[in-house]
Amino acid sequence: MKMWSISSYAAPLSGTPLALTDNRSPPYHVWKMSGTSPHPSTPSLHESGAYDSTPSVLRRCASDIDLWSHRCNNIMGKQQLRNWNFQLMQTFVARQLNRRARRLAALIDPYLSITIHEYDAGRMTRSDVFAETKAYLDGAVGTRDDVRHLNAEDARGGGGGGGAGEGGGGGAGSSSSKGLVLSMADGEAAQAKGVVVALAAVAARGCMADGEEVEDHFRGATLWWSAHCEQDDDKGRRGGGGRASQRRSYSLVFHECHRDLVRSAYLPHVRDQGRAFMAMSRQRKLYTNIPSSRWGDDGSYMCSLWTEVVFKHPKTFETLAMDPEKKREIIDDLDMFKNGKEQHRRVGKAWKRGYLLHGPPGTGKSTMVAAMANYLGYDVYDMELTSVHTNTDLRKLLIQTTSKSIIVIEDVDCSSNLTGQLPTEADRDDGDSKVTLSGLLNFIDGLWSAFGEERLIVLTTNHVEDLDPALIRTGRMDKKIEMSYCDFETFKSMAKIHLDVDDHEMFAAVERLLPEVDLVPADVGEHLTAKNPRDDAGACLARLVNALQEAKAKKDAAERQDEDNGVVV
Ligand SMILES: Nc1ncnc2c1ncn2[C@@H]1O[C@H](COP(=O)(O)OP(=O)(O)OP(=O)(O)O)[C@@H](O)[C@H]1O
Repeated sequence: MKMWSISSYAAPLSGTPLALTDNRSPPYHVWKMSGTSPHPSTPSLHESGAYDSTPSVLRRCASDIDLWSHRCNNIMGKQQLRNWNFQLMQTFVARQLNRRARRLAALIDPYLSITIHEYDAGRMTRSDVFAETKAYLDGAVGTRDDVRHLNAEDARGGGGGGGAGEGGGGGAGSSSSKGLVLSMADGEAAQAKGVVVALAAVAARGCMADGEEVEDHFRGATLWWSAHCEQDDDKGRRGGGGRASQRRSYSLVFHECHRDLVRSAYLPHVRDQGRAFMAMSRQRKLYTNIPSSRWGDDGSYMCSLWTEVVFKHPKTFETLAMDPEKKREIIDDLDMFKNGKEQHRRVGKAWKRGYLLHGPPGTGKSTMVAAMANYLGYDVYDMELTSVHTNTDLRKLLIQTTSKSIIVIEDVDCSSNLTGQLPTEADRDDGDSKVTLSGLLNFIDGLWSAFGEERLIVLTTNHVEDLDPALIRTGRMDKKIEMSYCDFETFKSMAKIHLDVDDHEMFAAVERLLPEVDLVPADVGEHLTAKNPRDDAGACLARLVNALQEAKAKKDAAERQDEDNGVVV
């Protein structure tokens, strides 16, 4: 069997380049030869005996080639051939012999193998190809019934950032069986993992374990994957600081006749699918600008200006009550943005968009941000502007945000000195935030704001009239959404969400009273929430109508009072 390892190879679609490199000796130049395996001791299928049909005949064949080449040399040497024609002939004979030997080898052992190592030779970082392959095998192959030995790991929030299952680190890992991720286990360990298999029933998804082999089928070709793991003696290599370190790899075995298919279609397919699985299983993060540090998965120590937790807000556009037409418009806008990479590139615009959400407290501005993040599948960076001291700090924070994210600055009107004036000497000394309007404007659409892509910047405010027009002009804030008091359309969607009713005899009273008072969706939602098990839709609606009548009575009394005081409204 011929074996290659993957380190870099130009995948047609995107991603890290990868190459197929021959781990062994010269006769088997198929794609590109470049040195030896970074981990020569990594077990291969061949070594484990799984496909051990090659050896003695091939070895004999190889030594025959050497012998014949040697003889040619000797014959030519003895006759003292100095003419270059003879050298050409020598090369020709050797090539012919090699070719025949290759054909013979292919007849005897027509299988090729590719090994994908977790860490590329000499690199400290985890290979993207390995992560994508793992995600592919975990997601597409590992869930199948023919995988009998699985590894159980804490789900750890699905591996935000970089990797399915285990990237990202830091997450709020749970040891409950429901939070388990099962993966294809490694060699010896697989024997002891019977108990793990039983957990398959509670796991959301499964992955291959070390030594486990699975068959995959692609465009009529059958391919075999196996997982391997061995302890790494060189613990310090990746700055592990004494942490146990393992060297993992996947082997892919296939018939030689599928070589082109594997190279040009199957491997890109594995990477694409892997990336898709990673995106699906990735748990999103909510960041706040408090500095933090942690150990990364690759053993390195990382400092960040942000602290993260798993983002688990349940609000979606389905449960966000607002005028359906307005909601549709916002969703369409988000769709246009998400699919607008090409459009932004064409017009030479950074792939980002500004949203301004304004309206009284309790009208759902924060809730809208959560719904947007859930809809787009983005991380959320919740920026507390008052704890940012300078414009430079603001820029540093921006640089540490990732793509596919929403950067939110809530209550931007109270966040900082955004009047546009330069800070005074007194300002410089009082230790408060010195972020200026110009600093914030640069943050939103300066040169550095084009860093990263696919990013929304959302500002929320209760007092849009207090904001500097420069901050909210089109181009900075591309879409301005007014979140207002509850109108009848919004009420109807809240009644559907809370009570599951489309119509009710009390709707007429609500329709009559709602325009008369200023009730925010937060209050309406509170009245429509059952307070005890006996509360049905009628009881909740009656409570709301009472609240509306009380609010109307108060408003009327206040107006009468104003009239008595001679206040002109
Ligand atoms: N349109 C809405 N649909 C569903 N729930 C809503 C809506 N608006 C508000 N709520 C509910 O009201 C509560 C307060 O909403 P939220 O915090 O989003 O308001 P806000 O406008 O951001 O307020 P503030 O300006 O005080 O931050 C939340 O629990 C939310 O679920």
